[in-house]
Amino acid sequence: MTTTHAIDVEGLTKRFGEVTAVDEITFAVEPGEVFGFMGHNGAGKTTTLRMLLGLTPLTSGSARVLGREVGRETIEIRRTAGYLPAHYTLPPDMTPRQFLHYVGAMFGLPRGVVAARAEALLQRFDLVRAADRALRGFSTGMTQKVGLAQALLNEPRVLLLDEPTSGLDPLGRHELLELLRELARDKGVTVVFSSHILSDVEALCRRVAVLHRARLVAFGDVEHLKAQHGVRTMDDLYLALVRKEAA
Ligand SMILES: Nc1ncnc2c1ncn2[C@@H]1O[C@H](COP(=O)(O)OP(=O)(O)OP(=O)(O)O)[C@@H](O)[C@H]1O
Repeated sequence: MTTTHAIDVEGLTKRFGEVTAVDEITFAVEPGEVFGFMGHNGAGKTTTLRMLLGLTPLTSGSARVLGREVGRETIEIRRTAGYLPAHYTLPPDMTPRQFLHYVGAMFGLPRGVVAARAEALLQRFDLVRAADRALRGFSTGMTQKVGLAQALLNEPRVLLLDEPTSGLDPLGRHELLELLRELARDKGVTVVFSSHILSDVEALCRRVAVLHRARLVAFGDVEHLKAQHGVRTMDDLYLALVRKEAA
């Protein structure tokens, strides 16, 4: 297995008892790309992202994140990765500013560094006015923004985002997509972005992986996949892939 890819997944499988959540999937993500990870509900996207971070042990197969072996080098991977879970419960009594300081301390970052990064992120996500309000009662979109800020606090080289645009209003969504584009282009951050929202994937990603019922049904360049399946839009590509599997 080569280590020049930012993420390298080979034959990755996860079973929960009788349920096969991820079934021998193989794909790679290049450094500095924004990669789309698509699939229906229950396709296995969250489980895959959680395995990459060592949050769920893998059943078989292997994976590397920036050359570090998943399952064996979890601490090193977490240090260089940012993660936004799909479902996020923030500590209700903390404020966004306190929460970011708490996350920074968990990463072992010096206080001054955390303070500077936290302020920049609060500004970036338009959270300055809410920075000292308790997180209890934050709207879905605001919670999502705090989640994104914590995912960026350690200046990750790899960013794994599980449904990051869900819950954001159109402006928030536009700004997030712009931010991800910028992080990849200007800072070389590798972004894996799971979504059901095909237009977001199409706007941002040149390459995708499509999961369907735990299996990888497509992987590669979107334009190439469209040509291969004789379709012109992302919607049609997705439907063609999923219907082919169902047939
Ligand atoms: N801890 C668990 N125990 C048992 N089954 C699980 C567990 N976690 C996930 N699964 C099952 O694994 C399959 C894949 O789930 P996963 O959450 O990875 O899908 P997903 O593509 O992220 O879906 P969604 O878009 O709905 O979040 C589902 O059938 C799910 O019910």
